[in-house]
Amino acid sequence: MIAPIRAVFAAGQRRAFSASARDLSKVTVLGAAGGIGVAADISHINTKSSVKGYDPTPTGLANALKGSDVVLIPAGVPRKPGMTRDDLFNTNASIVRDLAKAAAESSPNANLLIISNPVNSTVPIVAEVFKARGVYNPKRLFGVTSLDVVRASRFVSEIKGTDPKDENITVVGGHSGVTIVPLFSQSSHPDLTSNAELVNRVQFGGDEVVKAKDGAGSATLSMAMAGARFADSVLRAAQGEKGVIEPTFVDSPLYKDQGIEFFASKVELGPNGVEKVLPVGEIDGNEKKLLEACLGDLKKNIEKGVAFVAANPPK
Ligand SMILES: NC(=O)c1ccc[n+]([C@@H]2O[C@H](COP(=O)([O-])OP(=O)(O)OC[C@H]3O[C@@H](n4cnc5c(N)ncnc54)[C@H](O)[C@@H]3O)[C@@H](O)[C@H]2O)c1
Ligand SMILES: O=C(O)C[C@H](O)C(=O)O
Repeated sequence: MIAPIRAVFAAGQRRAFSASARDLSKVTVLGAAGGIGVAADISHINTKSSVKGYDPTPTGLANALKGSDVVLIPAGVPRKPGMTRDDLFNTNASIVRDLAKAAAESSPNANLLIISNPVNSTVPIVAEVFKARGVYNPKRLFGVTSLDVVRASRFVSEIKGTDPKDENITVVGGHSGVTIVPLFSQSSHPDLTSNAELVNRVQFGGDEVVKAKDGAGSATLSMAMAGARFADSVLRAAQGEKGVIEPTFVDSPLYKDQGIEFFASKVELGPNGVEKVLPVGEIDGNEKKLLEACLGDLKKNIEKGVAFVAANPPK
């Protein structure tokens, strides 16, 4: 994982590592020998931090987690061409469940940033494990959906000839296929809501990278950049910065009346994690249809994660 401004991570071939960036912040990455969790090269980045790698043993894992403020989890397998993110469930669900158990035991108060796919299901898995141990804090669990926003901004800028850093596209819902809902009507280019090709590109942007890598994995560099951005926002808010708003997949009040416990929307971050879940806001007819399709799939993905932990509790 490329570093947020306040933390540098390095891992070598080890699976977990942590970085104490400022005196007050310890960041742990679980899955730190992979494409996103990266490796020793990250420790060469010139930010003020100390970096330590841990062996993939229960003791190493506990030591990596102990006292952490932020725990990023990119552990698990990535997609190959032809697969959906849900096809990763059978492998990644138990990986995430077991790492969640370790986090619940060793760093129950950390902010948990879940990258492992399928995010729509792995986030509920973490919640269930924490609930079972009586340490669940809905304000500190985040599914990382920043890459969808990064992609949307980039793709829009290519169409409009703008600088992507000036584009601010809200993306809500979840993190797979039709659950990814870009809200162009809320951007400075409301005309784009009828651009079905663009909407499809945002929803299935991950597939472009999977195809390009041709069996060698999925997005790593853009994900590392997006994950670093999100982790940095969480740290800045934790350290008292006001007005930090990021889209993220959280335990959300927005669609609970429809039985949907988690939803990605803009969230104001604060010292305690989620400060405020912002409403979806005004959307147009095209987006209403997208949202409807999203909610159906999302509900199933969430329930799948919950059912998995009920049937297969961590040992
Ligand atoms: N949320 C997103 O936007 C997003 C973006 C890109 C990738 N991803 C997901 O992130 C995950 C990782 O992708 P990658 O490209 O880094 O894959 P990778 O195969 O390169 O790395 C995965 C790492 O996880 C480690 N791992 C496996 N089981 C583990 C365990 N029990 N404990 C600790 N570590 C373990 C592996 O050793 C490996 O180092 C995938 O599930 C992928 O789909 C999510
Ligand atoms: O597409 C994937 O499987 C990885 C990631 O979720 C992405 O959006 O790039």
